[in-house]
Amino acid sequence: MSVFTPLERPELEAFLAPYGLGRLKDFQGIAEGSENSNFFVSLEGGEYVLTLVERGPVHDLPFFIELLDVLHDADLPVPFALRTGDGDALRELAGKPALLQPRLPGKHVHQPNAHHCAEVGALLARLHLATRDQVLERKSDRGLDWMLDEGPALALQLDQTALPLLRDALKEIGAVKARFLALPRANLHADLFKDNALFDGTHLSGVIDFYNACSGPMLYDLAICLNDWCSDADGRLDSQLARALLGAYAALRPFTAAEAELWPTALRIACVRFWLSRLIAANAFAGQDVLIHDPSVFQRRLAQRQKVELPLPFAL
Ligand SMILES: Nc1ncnc2c1ncn2[C@@H]1O[C@H](COP(=O)(O)OP(=O)(O)O)[C@@H](O)[C@H]1O
Ligand SMILES: N[C@@H](CCOP(=O)(O)O)C(=O)O
Repeated sequence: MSVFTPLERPELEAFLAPYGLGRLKDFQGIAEGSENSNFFVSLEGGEYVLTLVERGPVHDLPFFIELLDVLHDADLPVPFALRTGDGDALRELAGKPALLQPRLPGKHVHQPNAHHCAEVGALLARLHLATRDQVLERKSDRGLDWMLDEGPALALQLDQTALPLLRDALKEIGAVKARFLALPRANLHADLFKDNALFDGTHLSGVIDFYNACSGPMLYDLAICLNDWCSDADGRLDSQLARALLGAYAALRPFTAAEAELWPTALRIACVRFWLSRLIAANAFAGQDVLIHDPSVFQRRLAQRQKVELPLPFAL
């Protein structure tokens, strides 16, 4: 299970007191998640999630806090950092940066249908619309430069089928980088997978885990999202799910001609990003009691994205 820092009741009670949310009733480590330690915290004043930030760009925590405030103000169903009576959002517990956020209702959906995908597409468009006029700048630490830096060495551990697939994709990224980064920009969730969305029935009730959020091309965020929500076990795109997601997104934010042209490339880049990060995690956490996602899932998806028969709904 992925709780890296266990907590004792007295230290948690002392941490929670300045929020003024009443007595601690119960708390429990959350097994899902792979980056941070998360706890469900039940207080007299309501239900919350406590996150101890274990790794990643700690100096960027003020960015995440500000972005979630913007999205919360735009009425998106996202968590946001609660403030203590003194106005502190970012605090420390057990030697780790710590945030207390409202617990959002709902459950993860493992087998999405077209309705779920449409909800996710619309939410992503709203996220982009809420930020594109005043983008909060943050370069992704897993962006195109990172792929070009890390990819060649990781390719060396691959077999003869996987190696050319990754090598060709890296070549494409190098060639297209400037055009891709010039696409219309906003803030991106950059990790809107099924395990980062909560549904109350068929209603999308929460989007969580913004620790990959950054600024960048909106199309890339869409590709990341669609690759996870609309792929079958062989990595093929399910056209019914994909059309639902794209249609709902495009109804709120129509695509540009440049986006329509780079769509197949965006889908491939989004595969490379998670293939590489999963290979790195599999190497780093091998044999440990940490949730490791299978890298080969993205090898299969990339193989299936060599030819993309799903154009963006783009009106000339
Ligand atoms: N604000 C929240 N409301 C409800 N559940 C949450 C919230 N934040 C996290 N969770 C639960 O905790 C799990 C792990 O959170 P996540 O942010 O994905 O962790 P990690 O950063 O370690 O990947 C999620 O799958 C979800 O079930
Ligand atoms: N959703 C991702 C995990 C998050 O990416 P990371 O680069 O922050 O580890 C996946 O399923 O691989």
